[in-house]
This record gives sequence, structure tokens and C-alpha cells, in this order.
Amino acid sequence: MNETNLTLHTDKYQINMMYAHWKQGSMNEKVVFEAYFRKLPFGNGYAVFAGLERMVKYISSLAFGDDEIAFLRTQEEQYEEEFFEELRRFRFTGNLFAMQEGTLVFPNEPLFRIEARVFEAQLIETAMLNFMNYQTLIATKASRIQRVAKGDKLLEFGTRRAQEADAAVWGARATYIAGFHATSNMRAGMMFGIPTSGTHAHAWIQGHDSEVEAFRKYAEVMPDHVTLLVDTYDTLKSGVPNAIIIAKELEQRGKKLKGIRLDSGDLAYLSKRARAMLDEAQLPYVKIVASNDLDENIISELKAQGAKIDIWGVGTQLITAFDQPSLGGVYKLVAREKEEGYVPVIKISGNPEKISNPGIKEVFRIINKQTGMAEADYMSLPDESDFPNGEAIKLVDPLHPHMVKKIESYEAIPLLQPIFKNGKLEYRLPSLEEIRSYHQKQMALFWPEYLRKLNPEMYRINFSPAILELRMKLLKQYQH
Ligand SMILES: Nc1ncnc2c1ncn2[C@@H]1O[C@H](COP(=O)(O)OP(=O)(O)OP(=O)(O)O)[C@@H](O)[C@H]1O
Ligand SMILES: O=P(O)(O)OC[C@H]1O[C@H](OP(=O)(O)OP(=O)(O)O)[C@H](O)[C@@H]1O
Ligand SMILES: O=C(O)c1cccnc1
Repeated sequence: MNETNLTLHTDKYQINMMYAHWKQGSMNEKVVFEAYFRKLPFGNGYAVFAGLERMVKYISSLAFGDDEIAFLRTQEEQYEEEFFEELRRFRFTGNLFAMQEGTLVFPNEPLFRIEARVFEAQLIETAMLNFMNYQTLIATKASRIQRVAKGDKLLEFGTRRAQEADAAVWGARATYIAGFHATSNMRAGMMFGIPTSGTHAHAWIQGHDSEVEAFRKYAEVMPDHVTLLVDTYDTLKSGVPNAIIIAKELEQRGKKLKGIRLDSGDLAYLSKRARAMLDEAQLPYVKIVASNDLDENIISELKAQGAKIDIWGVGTQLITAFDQPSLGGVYKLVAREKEEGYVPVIKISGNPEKISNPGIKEVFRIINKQTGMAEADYMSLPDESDFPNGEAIKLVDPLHPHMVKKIESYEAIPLLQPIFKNGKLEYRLPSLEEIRSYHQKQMALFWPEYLRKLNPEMYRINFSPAILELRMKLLKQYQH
């Protein structure tokens, strides 16, 4: 079995629908789906879009091979042989528009849009959401941590606790986009060019007769990259004093101890005491690394307590998005092709939040020319007169229509980029470094009020009057 073929990384109901479309002769009808999430994770004021690179690779390599067909044959006796022949011819021939990775994104705006034959659009829903939901979630969690670290070095340590191997490596990549500096996962380093970083474990100390001997042996062979884990027995009575002995021995060899790592206990107290001991020993250059179930709240709290920590190693809480394990992004049909062209469709729900926004939507980031800062995101239908063209625009809050904001002088930046056109890749995938620096520029467009960790201001997401009217019209149409 070819484990790298992701074509069957989909829900069975997609294949069932493909089969039914094929049988009913509707498989080539064109449809438009948009993917979005409804609620920001972690109570954050923004999310960080990630997942596009994986989507592009996935779409480019979609193919039902012998193994896939053989498996499908065993799963459903009603599937006919000619259907499998159709699947063998399957290629993605549609359009994909998507946000660039690293873009700050908000609820209810499309993060990507698929325009394709229903046969194709249906198959890819599951995998596309899988990539978007996980990677965007982890990039957002990492961004929260990056905000509180205020420039300190951040190491991603999560692999051992990640939800399996793909999550570890793609998660590591997402954290790097959002501002982490390195990962401990060597495969993620190899796959994506993320800088790698590593200290050593308690096992190294436990495998020797004494802590100081363990430190010495390690320093002997890694003299340029020694960070010593000092909490195996007693951080202040044994670990730090032994690390100081080794630092002095390294100085004799013209080398410098890079750091010590604290991995348990009161990290504020221990880091302050350790810093004082290192400084007293004339070792101000030795950095203090901390780890142990850290997240943005503990890091922020430790900083408030005056902890003397230079480098943060963050694992479990980050890679599993511990406090909110899913983004909840959805993929909804917004239009389908009929003789007269694309017609908008709606999904109605008793829960008003779940009523979909019909029609193909363009998303613009409205940048105030006076301040250079983002004012709102604005969605409009492609052919409508309220298209933000640089003339004064009124932003009407959809839930509170009395809340109107007028912007005179702005630039409207389209956020959805063409990625595939008629099945052909039109987009140059940026390097990871380019994505990371684009993300930093994105962050700089937003006032800090939107970026704070706790109770951030809600950034405006506005629909054009034409979209709101269309929604009302379709709602009425389906009311009985
Ligand atoms: N000064 C501090 N203020 C707030 N939280 C802290 C502080 N110091 C450590 N923590 C956090 O408290 C949590 C539990 O720490 P605790 O002291 O119980 O760990 P430990 O039992 O010493 O470590 P381990 O279980 O790994 O041996 C961890 O998430 C840690 O990051
Ligand atoms: O705490 P995290 O944020 O997940 O960071 C990674 C943890 O992994 C290692 O611990 P290890 O697997 O040896 O387990 P333990 O320290 O919890 O005993 C390391 O010492 C960190 O404590
Ligand atoms: O390099 C480290 O210190 C490290 C790596 C992974 C997990 N815990 C610690």
C-alpha cells in the first residue's frame, strides 16, 4: 500500500455522493464551496492561517491508483466497475483561491474557495478542512505564546505528545510561521528547513554515577553547544553548582557554556536564584532555558513574577492546542452553476450562527491610509457596486446595524489569491522564511487592542449590503 497517497483521506459519504452524482449524470456540474470558521479559538482576537502548502501538495497529487480502487471495491458492493474507471481518470481541474499562509484571519470570512466540478469539490472537503483546521489552530496557539514571550527565544518541544506524526511535523511548521524560533523535531527540520534545537534529557544524568560526571562527559563531546539540565536531583544545591563547575572547565578550554535548563519546580524562584548564582560566578552569558508544561498563561505569569528565563521550551500545551483541540472550520456550498451562471445557495439552521452566507465572496482588508493600520475586513460579491474601490465606504455591523463606520481614505487589499486555475498551479509557494516574515508584517497591521491575549477588541468583519440583502432574500424564499 502506498501510504503517502492521500486520495482516500476523505469521508465515505464524499465517495457515496460522488457515486450518486456519477450515476445521476450530475458529476460535472460546477459548484463553489467556501471554508471558514465561526468562532475564534482560545478567546483570541485573531487566527493565523496555515495549511496552504499541504493543500497544494495534496491537490497536485490526487489520483486513484490500483490500491485505492481495489480497496473501494471491497467497501461497497453497489459501486459499479465503470465508476472505478471514472475515478482512475480523476484529476483536479478546478480553481482554488486561498489566503496566504501567515495571514491574520477572522470568523465567517472564507479562508479558501473551491470552484470545481461537484465530483472534485466533494472529494477534497475532508482533507482540506483537516489541514486548515489543525494547522491554523496550532499557528494561532503559537502566536499567543509568541506575543507574551516578547522577543524571547521559543523552542517547539511537542512531538512526543502530539496527536501522531503528521501533527508533530506540520504543527512544528505552523509554530515556526507564527514566530517560534526552532523545533526539536529533526524530521520537521529536514522537511521544512526549520532551525532545530536540543538540550539533553534526565536519562543522560541518570545513566551516570554522578551529575557532575554526566555534565562533564556531555561537555567534553559537545563543547560548543552545551545546555545542561539541572533539575534531576536538586536544582539549587546540586544542578546549578555542578553546571558552574563545568562552565569554568569549559572556559579553561576557551569555550562557553550556552545554558542551563530548568524543568520542574517553581520556575520563577529557581530561575532568579540560578541567575544570581551564575552571575556571582561571573557567568552572565549562560542562558536559562525553562520547560515543563508551559503555555501562554504560565509564561505571562512567570514574566510578571520577574522570572529570569531567556528561552522557553513549549511542548504539550502547544502541539495539542490543549485548551481548545479543534478550530471547527466548515466547508459550505455557496453557489452552483445553472444555465444563467452561478446562482447563490444558502444553508438554513435553527441556530442563527449556522446560517450560511450565500454567494461567491471576495475578501478585502481595509487599510486606513492615514494610519497604515487595518480597519476591518470587507466582503462583497464580485460584480456588485459596493466593491471597495477606494471611494468612501460605510462599514455596517451586521448584528448591530446602527453601528456604522465610514472610511474615507483606504486601500482595499484582496486576501484570496488564485492558487489553482483550471487545475493548473498558478501560485509560487513562498519559502517558509518568506511566510514567517509576511506573518510578522501582518501582525504589524493590527492595533495591539486586537492582539491582546485576554478579552481582545473584536476586529470588524463586514459584509457588503448586497450580501446581506441576498441572505435575506434567500431566507425568505425558504420560509414556509
Ligand atoms: N512560578 C510559577 N508560577 C506559575 N506557574 C508555575 C510556576 N513555576 C512553575 N509553574 C508551572 O506549574 C506547573 C506545575 O509545576 P510543578 O511544580 O507541579 O511541576 P513539578 O511537579 O515540579 O514538575 P514535574 O511534575 O515535571 O516533576 C507547570 O505547568 C509549571 O510550568
Ligand atoms: O512539558 P512540555 O511543554 O510538554 O515540554 C516537553 C517536555 O518533554 C520533556 O519531558 P519528558 O517527556 O521527559 O516528561 P516529564 O518532564 O513530564 O517527566 C521535557 O523535559 C519537557 O518537560
Ligand atoms: O531539547 C530538549 O530539551 C527537549 C526536547 C524535546 C522535549 N523536551 C526537551
